Amino acid sequence: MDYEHYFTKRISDLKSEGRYRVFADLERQKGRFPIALNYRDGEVREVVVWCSNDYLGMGQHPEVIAAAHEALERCGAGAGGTRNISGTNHYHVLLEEELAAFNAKESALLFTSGYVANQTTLSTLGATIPGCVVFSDELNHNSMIEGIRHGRSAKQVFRHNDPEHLEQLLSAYPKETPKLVAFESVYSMDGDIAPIAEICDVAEAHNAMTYLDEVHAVGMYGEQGSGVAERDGVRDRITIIQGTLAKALGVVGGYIAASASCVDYVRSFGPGFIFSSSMPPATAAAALASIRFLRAHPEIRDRHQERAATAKRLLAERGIPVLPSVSHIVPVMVGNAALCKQASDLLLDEYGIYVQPINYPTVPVGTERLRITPTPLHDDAMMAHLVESFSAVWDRLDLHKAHHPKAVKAAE
Ligand SMILES: Cc1ncc(COP(=O)(O)O)c(C=O)c1O
Repeated sequence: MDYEHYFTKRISDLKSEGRYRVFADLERQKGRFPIALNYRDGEVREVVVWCSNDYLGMGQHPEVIAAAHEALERCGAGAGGTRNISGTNHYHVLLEEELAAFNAKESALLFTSGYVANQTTLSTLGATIPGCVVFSDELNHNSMIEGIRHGRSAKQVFRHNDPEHLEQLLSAYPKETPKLVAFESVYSMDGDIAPIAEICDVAEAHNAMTYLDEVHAVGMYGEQGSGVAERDGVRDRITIIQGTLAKALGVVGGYIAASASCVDYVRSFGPGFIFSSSMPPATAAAALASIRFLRAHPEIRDRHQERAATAKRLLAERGIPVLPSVSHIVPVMVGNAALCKQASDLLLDEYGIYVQPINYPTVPVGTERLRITPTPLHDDAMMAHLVESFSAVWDRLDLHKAHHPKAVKAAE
């Protein structure tokens, strides 16, 4: 085989399908978010970032930066090993204690990313609980799908956010069959939220464990900010809560929180935990500071929700097809990969607005979109510029002609 030819051909296929990913080369500067520098074609200019998953700007929060600095000074750059072999730093222990309390669970376990947390936990449970059947929401994140696949247990996929369909699928198995229901709270591409209590009702009736990915909710929902399960008062009904340190907490890493025995089980049998070096102490210290700050400051969540609601309203008023998200995510439908990229390029090149196009396989073909993530740090002037720029780009590319039946109408 001519490997080079094969690689080049596959990439050129992607390009012709409009799915080749080009990312913006950014420099996030301390204290300036959501403004960042963008390096392009030998030039540097300022842009306003409207698609960051640093949803609350905590990655640049002074207390988070100070905590990282202090730990860096005390402990150096790396952790020095896997968690079991010399790589457990006191900051990891403190952070796991904090995460357990944050999620109102007995125990918590850190991973190097949210992806690894999902992949490792789900594959470990699927592979090691004899006869386990995993029930997975059809829109679950790739890290969950890969974890479930890797566990090689039996699997059933239920219709998105549909407890009745879940009930039908669960009913086909005897009560004594071990079962695990895996789903997310906030689905980050459409911005919809799972009916967690209803899913728990169904799961409990069938003696199934529940696994909830709160990656796009951590820091942003609930009185203390641990997620939608806290907001809905159902944390005690979820067997395992999974989350990330990389989005609203502004750092990097992932976790699960559950009973002491469940966490001990994953710690003892999960290859992605056992065989991978632990996160740097400064990372753990930064995440710890971020959680402590967010637990004590609910007002940042109110401001965040207000900014998201304002962006949705203002865009819809200008006829921009915003999907009916009930979360902080503002998805704007384009419905075509090439047009989506053109819109994104125009916004960046001519209006200084960075919103990355979202294409297949992240979303289905024909639902390509621009996913806007307002933060508490986007001020009114930035918001007005966003709306004007979207409006101008929609006119220039004649995007108003496209029909998006699910988009929110301004009058609604
Ligand atoms: C729903 C969901 N789960 C897990 C992950 C992985 O988290 P991390 O970015 O911490 O690896 C993502 C990442 O975007 C996600 O969207």
